[in-house]
Amino acid sequence: MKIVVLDGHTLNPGDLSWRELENLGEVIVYDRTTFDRSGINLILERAKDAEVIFTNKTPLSREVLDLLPRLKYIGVLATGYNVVDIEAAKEKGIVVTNIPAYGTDSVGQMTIALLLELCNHVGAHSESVKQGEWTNNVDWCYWMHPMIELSGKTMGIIGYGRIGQATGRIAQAFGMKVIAYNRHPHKELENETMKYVDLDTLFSDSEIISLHCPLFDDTKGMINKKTIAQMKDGVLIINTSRGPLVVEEDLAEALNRGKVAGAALDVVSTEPIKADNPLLTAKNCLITPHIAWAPVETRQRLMDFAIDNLEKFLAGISVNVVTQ
Ligand SMILES: NC(=O)c1ccc[n+]([C@@H]2O[C@H](COP(=O)([O-])OP(=O)(O)OC[C@H]3O[C@@H](n4cnc5c(N)ncnc54)[C@H](O)[C@@H]3O)[C@@H](O)[C@H]2O)c1
Repeated sequence: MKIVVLDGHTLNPGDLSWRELENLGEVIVYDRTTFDRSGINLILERAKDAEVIFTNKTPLSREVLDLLPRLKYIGVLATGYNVVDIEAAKEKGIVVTNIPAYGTDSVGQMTIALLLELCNHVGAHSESVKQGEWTNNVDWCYWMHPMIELSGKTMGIIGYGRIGQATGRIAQAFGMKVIAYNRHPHKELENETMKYVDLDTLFSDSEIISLHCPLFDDTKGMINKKTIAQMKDGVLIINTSRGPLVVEEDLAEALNRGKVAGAALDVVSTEPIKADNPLLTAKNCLITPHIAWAPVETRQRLMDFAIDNLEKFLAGISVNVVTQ
């Protein structure tokens, strides 16, 4: 059986192992060039005769699937599977699987890391010390950039699913009160320091707002001029979910006039970020390159789940199948 990994590079740039995948067949692993070029001819040349394909970002359109008659299984190396034409795969009897949850704790951890950086400025203070300043650097002294104590603060979490809850658990351990908005509240999760509220209350009562809901038509642009006006002065905003949840011009404007005291974003509307994105020059805005999911353990887990999914498929067991 020929198994082709079209673009495993993002998960495994070379530091990890595909473990027992080679026990399942002849394995060919390509790097990111299949995705970077994504020409149909290149995909077909690389996937020729494959019965199994793994893809992370390389698109598998109807046109491509039409030309791969031996293909039986596509393992998407991600949660979202819009890279595959699912209807075309269904018609051809090709089974497609995804990986629903692999980095819940990692993204929760990154959310808190971003929050701590906004509150304690560890990186900037360390840099200042290395440049010969102890506490006299006017740019990075603790009275010009006050540190913020989190204990006792209220964190509003929008989208209280897997990652929202993981973040909420850490926040409560830090002594914060959590208020959450979820489309369908699970009241059994409430306790003394975690309560569901409506969205207006979340906006008006939170000192920190963290976004963890998916990007849908009704969540796109939910952080905008109007909702920012509802928030407390000096609110902190964190987004590790999806960039388009935020109207970036409105957030940049609110940061520059101090209404929002700080923002930390692992995701932006267009990735990689465009040079004219107003958040690049906005005051007190941290931006990381969509890496919340990328700790070593998380990437290895993702690869292991991908292999598990294939093993189950070969054993006739349907797990994480999105073509049913
Ligand atoms: N930065 C990263 O590396 C990274 C990695 C993984 C996931 N993510 C993002 O994190 C998001 C959350 O992932 P998850 O695993 O927690 O998903 P999840 O499905 O477990 O949780 C999402 C929650 O949002 C709720 N929701 C849906 N629509 C809503 C709405 N309109 N308003 C409020 N809540 C709504 C759902 O009911 C659900 O409880 C994903 O959508 C993804 O965009 C980012």
